[in-house]
Amino acid sequence: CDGRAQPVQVLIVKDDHSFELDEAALSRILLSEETREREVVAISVAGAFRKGKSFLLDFMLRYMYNQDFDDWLGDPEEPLTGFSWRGGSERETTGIQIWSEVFLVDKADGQKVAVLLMDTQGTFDSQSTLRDSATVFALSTMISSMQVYNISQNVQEDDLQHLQLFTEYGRLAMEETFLKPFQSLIFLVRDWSFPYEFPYGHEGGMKFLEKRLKISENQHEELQNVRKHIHSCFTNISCFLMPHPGLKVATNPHFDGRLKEIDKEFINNLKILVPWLLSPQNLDVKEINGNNITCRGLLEYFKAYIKIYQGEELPHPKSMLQATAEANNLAAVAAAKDLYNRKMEGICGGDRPFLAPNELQARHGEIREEALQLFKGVKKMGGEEFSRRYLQQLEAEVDEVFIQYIKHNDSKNIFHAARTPATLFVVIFVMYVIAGVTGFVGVDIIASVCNMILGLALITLCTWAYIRYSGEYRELGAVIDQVAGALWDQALFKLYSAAANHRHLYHHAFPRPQADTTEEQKRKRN
Ligand SMILES: Nc1nc2c(ncn2[C@@H]2O[C@H](COP(=O)(O)OP(=O)(O)OP(=O)(O)O)[C@@H](O)[C@H]2O)c(=O)[nH]1
Ligand SMILES: [Mg+2]
Repeated sequence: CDGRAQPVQVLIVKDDHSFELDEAALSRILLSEETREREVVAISVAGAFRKGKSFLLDFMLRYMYNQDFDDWLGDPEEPLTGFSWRGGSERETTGIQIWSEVFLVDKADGQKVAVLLMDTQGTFDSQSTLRDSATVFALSTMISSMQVYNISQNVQEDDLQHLQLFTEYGRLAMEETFLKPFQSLIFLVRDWSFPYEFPYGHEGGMKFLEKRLKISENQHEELQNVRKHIHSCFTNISCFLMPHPGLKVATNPHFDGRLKEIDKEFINNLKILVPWLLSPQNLDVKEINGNNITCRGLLEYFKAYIKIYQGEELPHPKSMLQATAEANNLAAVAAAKDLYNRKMEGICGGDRPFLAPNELQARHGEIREEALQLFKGVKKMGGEEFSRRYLQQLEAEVDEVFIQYIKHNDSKNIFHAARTPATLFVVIFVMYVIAGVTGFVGVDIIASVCNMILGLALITLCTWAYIRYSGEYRELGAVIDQVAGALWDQALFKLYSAAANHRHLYHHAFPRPQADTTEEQKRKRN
């Protein structure tokens, strides 16, 4: 390798699980004089952590540096360097790293393209949330033109499901297009141990993958959907079956990557795999919306995409259990709310007559309890603790709906409806009388004021009637109702307190004939 070239951390995943793009570092790579206007080929390796991604990328680097030589793999004694790789069970690579040197390669048509190698943080390590893993995977898929999906031993259904989840998370952040959003996907199966069924290499791989990704009529919908999704996301899908590199590579802590200690079979297939991926005729230039992208363009896209993942508008991807538990609980909330609404509708719905408020309250209590019981009775994943939040949500929603029912019920009360016109009539009447009396006595100024108020009240009454009849200017109607209501409450309150203060006068004027009638009158008044 060139002594100065090295992996450069461009995407940083911080301890608080936020993401940061090192724009300066990325610009230094992408905006150099000889690369910035070149069309770019971006190759990324992604997949679960600790599966030899960085190790493989270092062989890709050797090929890029020694393309012109037949034995590009180099000296059998030379340790493997480049992207940092190591043995052990803890993760190594974090975020996204790009090789600082961009390789210029002549395509067959004489065009020089810029080749970028990208190493990514392995998914599902124990320090990352699902969102971290999904974001790194999605970003690397969006930025690259060739995504090597590095998986171990076999193509399992969960590998496909995770690919579906991550690519969907990527597609969510991109503009909707009629084209497939991503380009080449290469399933790279490491430690393939069934060469007698499907031989190592890309031909065996293609046959194997064809079988795995086949969609057939009698397949369950769930299996079909995953496969359809993957087909709909990538223009090219291929597969390579790679043998196990030998126990020294896998288990020896002092292994430093020298070829001498790697199984012959692995090396032979490496000699096929790497040129198959990287020889000039196989390089795919990065396209977005059907346009070829230059290094400069790629930088802009990178910046735009990372902003979306830094923002809050994307939903958080959830684990299977969490998503299922949420769906279960939400369905139970919906069923319970439905029961409550149906029963309340039967008691005080649109076509039911006015119901006494305390009766309504009592029925609400019963039906609410019934709905809560229904919720508690439904089997849900996620446990009691998880479900409590949804129970609270249900209670809050039911209580909110109940307030609507109270209002609806009140509006059916004939006196409620008549309150505004009654108040206005009273005002008109009182003003009329006062105007008459004061006019007669000769206090003209008060008479004119009263007449004016009378006129205003009359106009208000007509306006109110029109609004009620036509349904227009409802805000104005609401204001009139409010003022009239306040007046009504005030007047009633005054009348009531006046009556209470002057009870003795009342008794004086109408002496009680019998004890129990007075009792009754008293009750009525209260
Ligand atoms: N079984 C097996 N082990 C491999 C293979 N390739 C590399 N290894 C070993 O796997 C270990 C991890 O290699 P890395 O390249 O650091 O793995 P990685 O996928 O980049 O790991 P993270 O960066 O933590 O995600 C090393 O000990 C390698 O020697 C392979 O094809 N099969
Ligand atoms: Mg790595």
